[in-house]
Amino acid sequence: MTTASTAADERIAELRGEIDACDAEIVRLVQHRLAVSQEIGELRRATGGTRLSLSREQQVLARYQDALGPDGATLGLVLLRQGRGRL
Ligand SMILES: C=C(O[C@@H]1C=C(C(=O)O)C=C[C@H]1O)C(=O)O
Repeated sequence: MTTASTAADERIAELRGEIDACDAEIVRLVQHRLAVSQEIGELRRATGGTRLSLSREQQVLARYQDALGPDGATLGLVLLRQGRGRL
């Protein structure tokens, strides 16, 4: 193996460690988001409100789309779906 490829391999291993840390943080945030979303849903239901707020969902999706483009909107939809459970 050349010195250059050894250095590249070491850097890749280091960067993969960063990706692993990002993924762990993303999972933690998704779980936290779900718990918050469910608590809001319970509060709304307990006070006679609707289970979902479509206007709020549009705001959330627009934020993901603005920040990340079409894939952001897809990501936002996945997160919203996770909080909805069975409809
Ligand atoms: C969490 C809420 O309830 C639901 C879940 C949402 C979400 O996960 O972002 C958004 C709107 C609602 O359909 C809310 O109204 O904010």
